[in-house]
Amino acid sequence: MTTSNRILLGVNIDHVATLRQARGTRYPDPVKAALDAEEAGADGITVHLREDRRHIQERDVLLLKDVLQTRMNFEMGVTEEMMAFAERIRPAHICLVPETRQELTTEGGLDVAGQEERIKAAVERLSKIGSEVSLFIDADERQIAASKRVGAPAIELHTGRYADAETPTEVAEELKRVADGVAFGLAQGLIVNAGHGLHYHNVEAVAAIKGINELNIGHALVAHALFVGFKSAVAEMKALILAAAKP
Ligand SMILES: CC(=O)C(O)[C@H](O)COP(=O)(O)O
Ligand SMILES: NCC(=O)COP(=O)(O)O
Repeated sequence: MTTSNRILLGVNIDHVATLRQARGTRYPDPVKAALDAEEAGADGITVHLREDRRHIQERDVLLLKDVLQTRMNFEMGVTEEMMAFAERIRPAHICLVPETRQELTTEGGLDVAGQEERIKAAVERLSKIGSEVSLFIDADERQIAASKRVGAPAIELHTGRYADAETPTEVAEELKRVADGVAFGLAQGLIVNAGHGLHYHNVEAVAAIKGINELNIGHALVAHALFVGFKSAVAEMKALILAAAKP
């Protein structure tokens, strides 16, 4: 069970690629962002190769596989195309996420409880290539227990509802939901990560929850990097997280 106060920062570079794809240019290059992020203290690099290829492309993942000094967390939908690609690149970590073409971003967690056989088969297949498989789920005991049953060693709790909460009461409720999910996940013996929608003004309360292994953060980092540069954006976030996680 993970109870240490050491918390890792996974830097999601998807939205560097979003800017590149907006104009079909070669820049900005998410690979450069990943290397800068590592220099600034990122513990890992997260990329989501979406079925519609709206941001990250195969080329990015293949290059990253060769140049990363840390480790790749490869986010993917549960499709045959992605399973085969993951088997080719063998990332250190794989996070299975729900995906639709119409969504603006990943709107909710994977429904593991509603498709246990399918997710179990995917976890088994991807574990065989040596990847640590996590499931991106809502902080809901039913989904967490199902994640344990299908054999995933890790989960990533979707913090989007917390990030979108508007009133102080809603924020407190959503934060408690995440904290309860972390405690339940740890009690099940799972590695518990969290992420989505976290930014410089809401991250500390989540980082202060004991037992979270890693926070994955992307959009806010890329946005802040426009003004301060990518290395500074990552270093500022890392400092905030580490300060908040102190006992
Ligand atoms: C699963 C997840 O949370 C992400 O992949 C992340 O939010 C960035 O990608 P999108 O904005 O395309 O969802
Ligand atoms: N899995 C969440 C992630 O990688 C980053 O999400 P966001 O910070 O871009 O919303």
